[in-house]
Amino acid sequence: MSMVIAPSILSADFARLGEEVNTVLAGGADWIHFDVMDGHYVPNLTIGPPVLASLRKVTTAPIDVHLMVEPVDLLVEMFANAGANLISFHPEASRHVDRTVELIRSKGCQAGLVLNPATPLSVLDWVLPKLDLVLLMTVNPGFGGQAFIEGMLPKIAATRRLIEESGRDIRLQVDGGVTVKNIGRVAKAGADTFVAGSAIFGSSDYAATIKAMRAEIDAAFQVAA
Ligand SMILES: O=C(CO)[C@H](O)[C@H](O)COP(=O)(O)O
Repeated sequence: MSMVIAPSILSADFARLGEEVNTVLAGGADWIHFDVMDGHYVPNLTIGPPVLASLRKVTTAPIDVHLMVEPVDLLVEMFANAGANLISFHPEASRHVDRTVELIRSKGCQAGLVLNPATPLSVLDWVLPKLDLVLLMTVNPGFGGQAFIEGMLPKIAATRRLIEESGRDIRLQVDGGVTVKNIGRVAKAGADTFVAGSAIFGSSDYAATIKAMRAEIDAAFQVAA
């Protein structure tokens, strides 16, 4: 599976959002990660469907929407209509996880389930085969710029094993505290899709940071001569 880098616009300059998005895409990003926070499921507020609709006018790149909202279903249709390619949600925020997955798919989007650091992998039981992506949070959701929780590396590896056992084409995305320094270990543990906010938008050269991230991923898989 290809390695995907998805800058989180949470750390972008919102006053110049279209420009920021096009700069990271020109710099080698594959997807745009769109963090939606409601001030209820998480203690922070961000952006909604009209912002996504505006971004959709400036790019055809895949936009993956991470819903940190409760309840979930009302917003799925709005984000699908606004141009989302993939919509992920937290199982704690939906009373009917399977129904929400079906709803996302019925709107023509790919579906992802998000696990907080303390959420057990058992929430994937019975629903994993219907998913296009599992998103493992490596920080507690709500804010950018937090430190990667090292204890999540075995969880990434365990999730990779579950995906392999399922025999399905499911992406394993990791989000929270991903940097040039740790992305190799995150990849080696089993991730194939990397969200990075502050590490990219907080750097002086987005393209150079993305390039350095790809080099670290490649290096992690090099066999020592
Ligand atoms: O979902 C998120 C927070 O809830 C962000 O996507 C995530 O934290 C990325 O930011 P950073 O790379 O700065 O940690």
